[in-house]
Amino acid sequence: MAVYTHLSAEDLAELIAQYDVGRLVSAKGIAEGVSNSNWLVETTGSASAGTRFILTMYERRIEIEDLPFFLALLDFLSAHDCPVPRTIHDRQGSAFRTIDGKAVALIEFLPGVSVDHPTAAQARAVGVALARVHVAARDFDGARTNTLGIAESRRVLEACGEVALAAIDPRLPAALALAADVEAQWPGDLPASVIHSDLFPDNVLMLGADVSALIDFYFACTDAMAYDLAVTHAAWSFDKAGETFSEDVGTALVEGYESIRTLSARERACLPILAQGACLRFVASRAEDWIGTPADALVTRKDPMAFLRRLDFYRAQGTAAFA
Ligand SMILES: Nc1ncnc2c1ncn2[C@@H]1O[C@H](COP(=O)(O)OP(=O)(O)O)[C@@H](O)[C@H]1O
Ligand SMILES: N[C@@H](CCOP(=O)(O)O)C(=O)O
Repeated sequence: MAVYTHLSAEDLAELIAQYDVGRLVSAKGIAEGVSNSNWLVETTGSASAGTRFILTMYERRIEIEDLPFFLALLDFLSAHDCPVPRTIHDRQGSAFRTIDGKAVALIEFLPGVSVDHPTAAQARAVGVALARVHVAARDFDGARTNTLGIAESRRVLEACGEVALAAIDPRLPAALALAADVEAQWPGDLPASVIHSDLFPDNVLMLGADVSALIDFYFACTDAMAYDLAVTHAAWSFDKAGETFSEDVGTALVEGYESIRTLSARERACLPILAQGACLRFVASRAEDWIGTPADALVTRKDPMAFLRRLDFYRAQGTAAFA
């Protein structure tokens, strides 16, 4: 589920009246997602904005000070031919408003569905879309530090502690030493741009083998482009549990990416360590969430072991994982 806050019909109508999008017709809570509350909103429409929108209320993990960066990025990428929804600005020109102290934004609705079992053709299209974002975002004048980099992942795992990690799974404390090892090898000088950094299948909407939208840019930050490719490789090329690797999917993703932006020899050589760092980022945030979320909470906890298994794979395979 992902509607954490109740908004009455009156609240919604009053909010929608602040935008030039016609009158509210309906608003339905969206079940998918874990971080924010989302509604699919329909209005009577206006010539410039259409009739369907996503209303997002920012609930967790997002600092309000970062919202102008995230929302301006959506507008920039959308204006630069990337499949990214633009934000709808209110009558005063603001990209977001607040209701009872919580920030909300109205975002263009784009069609498409998230796939659970990606094909190679779909992965290729995602690689193309990711590279387009990287190339376009080089001209975006905003910047944001990656607050979930390798050093922070190590700190998060240390803060969880060996005992709590072992209570999730006896193999999980091994991530502590792995994080220190990966941090020691981390390349600090790779070509950077603004990156998505969480491009999982549930953050891509597809129509067949075409990407119709990249969504959920709320971890976007300035970092190495090859790291973003490694995150996407780890997210797309395995089954959810991280037990089975789909070589054809991984290869197609990298090929799609390189059809737009060629990786340098150094970026290619760094992919195995970048992928291990990517895995540790999700091991760490999932372990932290697991410990902080009661077992009977409405939100489904994500298994950190699914990314420790992927990490083992990348360590064992080295560059062969990206052949
Ligand atoms: N611009 C959009 N167009 C169409 N559907 C969207 C759009 N943005 C979000 N959604 C829908 O809302 C769901 C949750 O959005 P998401 O941003 O991933 O939430 P969360 O940040 O909570 O994970 C998505 O899975 C998708 O179904
Ligand atoms: N993709 C991350 C979790 C981030 O959640 P999102 O719903 O905001 O994309 C993971 O799988 O751990």
